[in-house]
Amino acid sequence: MMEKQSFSGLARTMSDQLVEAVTAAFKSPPTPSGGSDGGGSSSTLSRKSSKQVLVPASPVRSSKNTHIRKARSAQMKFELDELSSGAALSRASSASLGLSFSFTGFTMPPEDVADSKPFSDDDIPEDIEAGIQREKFQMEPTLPIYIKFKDVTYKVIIRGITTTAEKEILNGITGSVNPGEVLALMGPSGSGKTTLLNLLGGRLTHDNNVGGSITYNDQKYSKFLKSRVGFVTQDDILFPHITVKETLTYAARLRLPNTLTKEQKEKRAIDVIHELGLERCQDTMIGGSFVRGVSGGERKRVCIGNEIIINPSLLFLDEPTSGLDSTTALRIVQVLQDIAEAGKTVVTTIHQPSSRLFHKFDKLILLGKGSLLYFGKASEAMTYFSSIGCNPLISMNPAEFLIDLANGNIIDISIPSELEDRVQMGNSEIEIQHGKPSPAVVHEVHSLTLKNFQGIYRISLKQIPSACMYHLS
Ligand SMILES: Nc1ncnc2c1ncn2[C@@H]1O[C@H](COP(=O)(O)OP(=O)(O)OP(=O)(O)O)[C@@H](O)[C@H]1O
Repeated sequence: MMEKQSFSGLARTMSDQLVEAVTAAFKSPPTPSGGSDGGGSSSTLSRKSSKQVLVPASPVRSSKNTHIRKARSAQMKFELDELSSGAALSRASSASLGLSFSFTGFTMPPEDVADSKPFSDDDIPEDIEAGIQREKFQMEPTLPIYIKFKDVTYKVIIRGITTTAEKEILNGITGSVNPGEVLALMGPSGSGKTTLLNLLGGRLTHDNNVGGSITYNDQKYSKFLKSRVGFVTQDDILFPHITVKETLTYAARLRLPNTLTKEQKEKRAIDVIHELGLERCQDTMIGGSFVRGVSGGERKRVCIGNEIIINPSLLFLDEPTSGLDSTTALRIVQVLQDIAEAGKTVVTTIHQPSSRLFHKFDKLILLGKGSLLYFGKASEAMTYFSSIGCNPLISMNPAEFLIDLANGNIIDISIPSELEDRVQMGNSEIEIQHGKPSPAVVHEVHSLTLKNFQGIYRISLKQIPSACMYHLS
């Protein structure tokens, strides 16, 4: 078995074993597909570079709407120019504003943009809020960065009063993501999505418990790279009493370099408002527990705006759609796609996407208890699992199916026939609750059959279409 069970207190469960079996199946190397994915080739970028995120040149709408509650935030309008004169001070100020990153640069050296493809204007995305066509703008090109990660492991040391134990959080995660792509990290709660996102986003670089390699354009994480990373955390912190426009303007003034004028920074904030379709709520207060403000979807977009204002090459997001209805979630993911299509590399964790949303992702990593169950095109995940004998028995959202599988829950899921025989045999012998095997039955049957599980998957893997898989060069 692949999992190193170093955490002594962990009991092995049926789901552990199922995850192990699927992991083992995944790790057996199938024939590489023709085109290597991980090389950071510009092909992916060029595939999508024709579609751009928009910022119209038109001025922002006036804030005279009577229904809009304008923030009384005069007291907060401290002299930002003074603050932004020193990087350290700027960092402190941005922290106080709830911005999760230190000061970052905005422009890039000309040599960095040499590889960037010219943008064409054949597609005009819709206004997210109003569903109307918006004018196009040219997002400033940034250095395209591809990420490769190989055999990434992460463990924590849990110190008790008398004992110390190691807990493995991630176990041998391999994958890659290129500019122009959105990589979704999916899995059940506690499977390690946030941990992996933090690792890829360079937030645990000084932790000695990280193993494997993570490279950015084949280089290690560096200070230089830090300035090109945007990270949207799960728990956003925004000032409730200032408006959307003020929030983004402050972020622009604090985080953009002093080489830009105040007017340029303010223009950048307005560009981001258009980019994210926040025109209609730009003069609405953010709001909070005691003040009604923008909607959940708008709030998420403001958080994304706080990060894309620096025009990052890499954008990481932790559950940007949690708590949102499926339509709003879809809009957020559409925004991520637009950002990716402007040449950025986007990595996001996702909890339980709708099927429409699931198909929007370019690549998918499925985690189960810290192990890699699938890495490849999101659109081919179902084909892959079907090819190893795992299929939904009823019409099912693919994300739901994959998360059930990663959880070891095989209700309404067919598994390879060898295992099925055992399941049926088990059902006749052990109590069946409400026409479905009880958890005890599933556990028992899996305990019996998992001895063969790995072998079965190894056999099935020979039939996997090679296109399902990605391999690092
Ligand atoms: N520093 C730590 N100490 C102990 N356990 C940890 C630590 N960091 C993470 N874990 C554990 O590692 C597992 C993975 O955590 P992580 O937050 O990455 O999961 P997740 O997939 O993002 O979950 P969720 O979807 O619920 O946010 C969890 O069981 C968590 O309790």
